[in-house]
Amino acid sequence: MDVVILQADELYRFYRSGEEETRALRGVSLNVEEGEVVAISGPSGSGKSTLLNCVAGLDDPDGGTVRISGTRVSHRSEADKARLRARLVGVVFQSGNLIEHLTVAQNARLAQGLAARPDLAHLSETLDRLGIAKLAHAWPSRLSGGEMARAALAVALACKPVLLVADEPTGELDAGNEASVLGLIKDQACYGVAVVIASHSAAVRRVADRVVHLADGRVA
Ligand SMILES: Nc1ncnc2c1ncn2[C@@H]1O[C@H](COP(=O)(O)OP(=O)(O)OP(=O)(O)O)[C@@H](O)[C@H]1O
Repeated sequence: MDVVILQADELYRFYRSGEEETRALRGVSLNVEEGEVVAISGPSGSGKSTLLNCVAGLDDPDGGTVRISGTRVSHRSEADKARLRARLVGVVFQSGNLIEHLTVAQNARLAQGLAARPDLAHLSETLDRLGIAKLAHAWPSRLSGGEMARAALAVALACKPVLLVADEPTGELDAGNEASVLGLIKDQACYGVAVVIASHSAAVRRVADRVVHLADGRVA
């Protein structure tokens, strides 16, 4: 039986600034199953990042509900959301994933600490699997783009998330590094992780099991 990991129902998100209102999400629903890779595509401003922030529990929708593994993560206290996020979700952004004054391993251990899930064996296995074991004690500022993308993935996977959310994770990489990082992300799905990737890249759409196209805050 297929296990639904992410269940996002009828999400609405409006940004208000003075008299102006931007309707970034207008009734978006998205289910992602265990081991499934879903790409979110759509033009700039269509709501991709807003959707990802809501499903990762980084932002609350104005309407609708987000559940991860059956647990509601939307409309909770910040402390509750942070606790659930740390345990259930791994997040990768295009940049700014790592704390600059901590090494790669320290960043990952911090993530494990926040989730109260210290696991050094899992950490070294993850670094190994991502091909960056030798960079465990490197400072983020010394990493190349491809190494940084792998390090960000290592931190996102440090707490064995059931859901991996990636916003343009390969946006700054050349084609070779993009293919290799996407391969590593796709591997996570083989281990049962549900993966959601927002991207403009055709390479991301090619590795996805399913593509959800957004236009004007709606599924097109
Ligand atoms: N914090 C914010 N305050 C006000 N408006 C916002 C905010 N974040 C996003 N928006 C607006 O919401 C809409 C959707 O933005 P979003 O970043 O989700 O789109 P996107 O599809 O990810 O775009 P891109 O591909 O350029 O990253 C846009 O009109 C954007 O200007």
